[in-house]
This record gives sequence, C-alpha cells and structure tokens, in this order.
Amino acid sequence: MSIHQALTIAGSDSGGGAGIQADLKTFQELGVYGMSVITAVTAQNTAGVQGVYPVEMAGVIRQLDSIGEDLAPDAVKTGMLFSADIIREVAQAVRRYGWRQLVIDPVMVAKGGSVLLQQQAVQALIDELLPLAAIITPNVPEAELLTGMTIRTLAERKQAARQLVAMGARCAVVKGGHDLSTNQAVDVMYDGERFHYTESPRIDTPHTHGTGCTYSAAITAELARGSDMLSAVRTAKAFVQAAIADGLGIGSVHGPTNHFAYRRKGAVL
Ligand SMILES: Nc1ncnc2c1ncn2[C@@H]1O[C@H](COP(=O)(O)OP(=O)(O)OP(=O)(O)O)[C@@H](O)[C@H]1O
Ligand SMILES: Cc1ncc(CO)c(N)n1
Repeated sequence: MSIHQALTIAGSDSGGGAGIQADLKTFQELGVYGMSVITAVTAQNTAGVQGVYPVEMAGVIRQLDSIGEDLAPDAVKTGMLFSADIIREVAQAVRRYGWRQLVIDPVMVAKGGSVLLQQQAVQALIDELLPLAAIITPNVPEAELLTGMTIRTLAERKQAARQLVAMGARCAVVKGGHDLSTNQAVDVMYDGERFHYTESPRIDTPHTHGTGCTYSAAITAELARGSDMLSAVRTAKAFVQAAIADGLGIGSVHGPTNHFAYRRKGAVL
C-alpha cells in the first residue's frame, strides 16, 4: 500500500485545537500520513496561551534532518516558526530536501494576543521562506504585516494577494475569517493569473481556536494526495467549515473545532 505523506513544521498546542495537534488530526482525517517538526512547545488551552517554550535550535535542525534523510513528504506546511533562526533553518531544509509543495501559514499572534512569531522574524519570513511557497495563507492582520498595506476592503484583499505573489509565493489566499462586516467568510485566492473566491456562511461562534491551522493543514493534505491547488483550497474550505459548524463544546472559552466533522458528514476520500 502506498500512502501519501505530509509534514508539519509548527508549534505544539497542549490544548490540542491548534498547531501540530490540529495539523496531525487534519492529515489523519484526510487519509494522509502525518509527520512533525516541533519548533516550540506552548502551554495553551481554550482560555489562551500560558507559556511559550522554543525548542533549542539543534533540536529543530535534527528533526528536519531526521525527516529529510529518510522520509519523503509529498507536501509540507509551516505554522508557528517563532524566530528568524528557525525560519532560516526551515528554508535551508526545504531547499536541501527539495520540498516543492510548501504551504506557509504565517502564524504571528494567537487570538488572545500572545506572540508566536518574534517581530524581528517577519523580515526573514519574507526574504527566506515566502519565495519557496506553493501557497501562503495569511489572515488580514498577517497580510498587512507581510505587505505593509492597510487592508479593509475586498479590493484591498485582492491587491494583497497579488502582492504576495509578486513577493515570490506561487499562490496566495487572504482569508476572510476576521471580516465581521459580512455574513459570509470569503477567502480571496490569487494563483498568479486569476482570482478565485471561496466563501461559506459565517458561523456565529466563539469556538474558532485553530481554524487557520486546520485550514492550511487541509490544503497540505490535499496537495499531498495529488490535488491541484484550487481543488485543495476548496476542499480545505469545506473541511474547516464543517469543523467550525459542528463544534465540540470543549473547554471554557474559545473551544477547538471538530476535526471529525468533515468525514462524519460522509465526505468521500
Ligand atoms: N466564524 C467563521 N465562520 C465560517 N468560516 C470561518 C469563520 N472563522 C474563520 N472561518 C474560515 O476559516 C478559515 C481560517 O480562517 P481564519 O481567518 O480564522 O484564520 P486565522 O485567523 O489564521 O486562524 P487562527 O486564529 O487559528 O490563526 C478561513 O477559510 C475562514 O474563512
Ligand atoms: C502552537 C500554535 N500555533 C498556531 C496557533 C494559531 O492558532 C496557536 N494558537 N498555537
């Protein structure tokens, strides 16, 4: 039996809703074998982030090489990378091992405000990693920091997606999860030639912890399975929509989404 394989390079979320844990659950639900490189351990629950403990550089490098020397992920995603040093090592590994299908979720700040990417690392992300991306999936605040633009309107989101492609990503999605002005969650994708919109009804819920991680992990899993980019983005949207709609009701504040929901709905893999 041959199995599709995906790698996530991200932080651990002890609460299980975001980060490495969300990624591996999503890979599993989409029928893909998951591997991980852990950049930082976070102490986290549905109330917020109580602590961030970066893994020492030698440990990050060793994990990257242990995978690269032996395994061959069909697609790779990055989430919380924390520092410029980690970003440089990840970029080197991506080049050294020829990981072509790279999904960058430029995680910067947790919903409660905790810093998951040091401010001085943003430039390294732009210079070193972004040009290697098959796709980058910022939310609006992240797209603003990456492009230097102020983004309020749909036209500005389109312009930001176009600029991210001009900066070197092969494709960009600017997500609309933070746009409370409409009752649709509209994501804008630019593939270097044209724009595509994926939209779904906005669900009124506080339980959206890990939506961004889950979404980018689903894109990664679909790319690993051989999907083209537009199909991968559409499936990921359906996956995260089902996961938000069918929340688990776990924890006291911002609960996780339901990674089981998409498959339980009868989605055919
Ligand atoms: N309330 C919602 N209802 C429906 N879809 C949503 C909602 N919130 C987010 N989404 C969708 O979930 C996906 C992830 O987007 P979001 O903007 O939440 O990412 P994010 O801010 O990076 O997440 P995170 O806070 O986990 O980092 C997008 O497809 C977005 O449109
Ligand atoms: C480890 C980790 N990665 C990403 C996010 C963003 O949701 C988070 N809260 N925690």
